[in-house]
Amino acid sequence: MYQLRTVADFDSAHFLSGYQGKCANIHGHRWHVEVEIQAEHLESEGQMRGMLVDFGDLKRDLKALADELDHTLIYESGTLRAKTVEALLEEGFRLTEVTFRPTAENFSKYFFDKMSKLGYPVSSATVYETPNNCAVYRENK
Ligand SMILES: Nc1nc2c(c(=O)[nH]1)N=C([C@H](O)[C@H](O)COP(=O)(O)OP(=O)(O)OP(=O)(O)O)CN2
Repeated sequence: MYQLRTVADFDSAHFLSGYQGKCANIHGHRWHVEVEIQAEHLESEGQMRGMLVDFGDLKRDLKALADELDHTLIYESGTLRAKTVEALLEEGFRLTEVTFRPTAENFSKYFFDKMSKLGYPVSSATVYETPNNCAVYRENK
């Protein structure tokens, strides 16, 4: 089995609605994402000979997903009042609304699903919220 890994980082703010503790407040992280893909066989011809996929494509696509979140305030749907969202947008702040609580666990599945949808044979996605703590999402295929 061959396995490739690429990484991307993004800086963004979030908060955990309903959390008892400091993470209920808006705070920032440098999120670090690692995505692994795997396959039994390599390409046998042409430009891609001897490769699982081109690292250039893999890193570009993960970076594009990370860039969508970069320097935004990520919030879960329904956890900010409409007038708060409106006021922040009027101030020119970039917001990202997600349908899930923005935890490391949920973001690991987010990146797993997004990269899978792009056609990559993803085996795991790992999201570090802090240098010491990460969540990993994988599926048994
Ligand atoms: N299982 C999870 N637990 C927590 C998550 C999470 O996504 N999954 N997230 C948080 C908070 O967002 C928080 O920012 C991270 O908490 P913490 O480890 O306390 O991070 P700090 O960098 O603030 O740690 P210090 O040691 O206090 O500097 C909480 N839990």
